[in-house]
Amino acid sequence: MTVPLIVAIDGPAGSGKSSIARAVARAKSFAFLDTGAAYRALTWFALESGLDLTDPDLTDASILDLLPNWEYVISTDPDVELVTVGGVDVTLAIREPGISAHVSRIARIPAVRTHVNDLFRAIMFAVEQPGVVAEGRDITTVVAPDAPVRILLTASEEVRIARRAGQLAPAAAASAADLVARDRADAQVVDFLTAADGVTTVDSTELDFDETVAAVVAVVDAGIHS
Ligand SMILES: Nc1ncnc2c1ncn2[C@@H]1O[C@H](COP(=O)(O)OP(=O)(O)O)[C@@H](O)[C@H]1O
Ligand SMILES: Nc1ccn([C@@H]2O[C@H](COP(=O)(O)OP(=O)(O)O)[C@@H](O)[C@H]2O)c(=O)n1
Repeated sequence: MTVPLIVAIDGPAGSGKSSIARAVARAKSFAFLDTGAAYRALTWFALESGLDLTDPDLTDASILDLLPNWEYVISTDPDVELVTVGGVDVTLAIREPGISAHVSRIARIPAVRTHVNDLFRAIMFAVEQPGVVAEGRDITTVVAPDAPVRILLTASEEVRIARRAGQLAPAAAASAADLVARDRADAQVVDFLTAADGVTTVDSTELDFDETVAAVVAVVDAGIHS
C-alpha cells in the first residue's frame, strides 16, 4: 500500500475550504476529505437521538455515549458529495443552520476530537488516489501536521459572510452572519486564524473562485516538487 500525499487545508467558516479543496482534488485527481462534515453529522445524530444541545446541564459524557452507535460514512470522491449516518443520507441535512448553530458544542469536546481525528487518518490512508486533500480547522496542526503541503485559506469576514449568504436559501441568508459567532467559539478550541510554522496562507478576498483554485494548486505543486 502506498501512502497518499496529504494536502492539508484549514481556515475559518466561509473561506472556501470545502469548495476550493474539492476543486483542487479534482484538478490533481486526488481524493477529498471534508472533516467538518463529521462534526456536523455527529451533531445531527445527537439531535436525532433526542439530546438538547442548548441545555447547559448536558454532560459531555452523554454526547460521548453516542459514539459507539454513530455509523459515519463519507465519500472521498470529489465528484460525489455523500454523507450517511446509519445508512441515512444526511448530505443536505447537515448543512442546515440548525446544525451549524450547535456544532461547536460537539466540536469542543476533546474526546470527540480524538475519536474523529483517528477516523480522519484512517480514511485518508485508505484512499486509492495518489493524494488526498483534507480540509477543516486543525488539519495543518493536529490531524496531519507532517503533511508536505499545508495551507491556511482565508478571506475577509465581510467576503466570507457574503459568500455564505449566497449559498443559503433566501429565508436563511440572514443566518450567514452566524458564522462569526461560530468562528469565535471554534477558535477557543483550535487556532485556525493564524498560520502555524510552515503553513502557507492563501487569502482569497480579492480572488475569484478559479483564481483561488489556481493559487492553491500552485502551492500544492511547489510542495510536491520541493
Ligand atoms: N474565491 C472565491 N470567490 C468567490 N466565491 C468563492 C470563492 N471561494 C469560495 N467561494 C464560494 O463561497 C461559498 C463558501 O465556500 P465553502 O467552500 O462552503 O467555504 P467553507 O467550506 O470554508 O465554509 C461557496 O459558495 C463557494 O463557492
Ligand atoms: N477540523 C475541523 C473541522 C470542523 N470543525 C467543527 O465543525 C464545524 C463545521 O465545520 P465546516 O467546515 O463544515 O464549517 P464551514 O466552515 O463549512 O461553515 C466547525 O464550526 C467546527 O466546530 C472542527 O472543529 N474541526
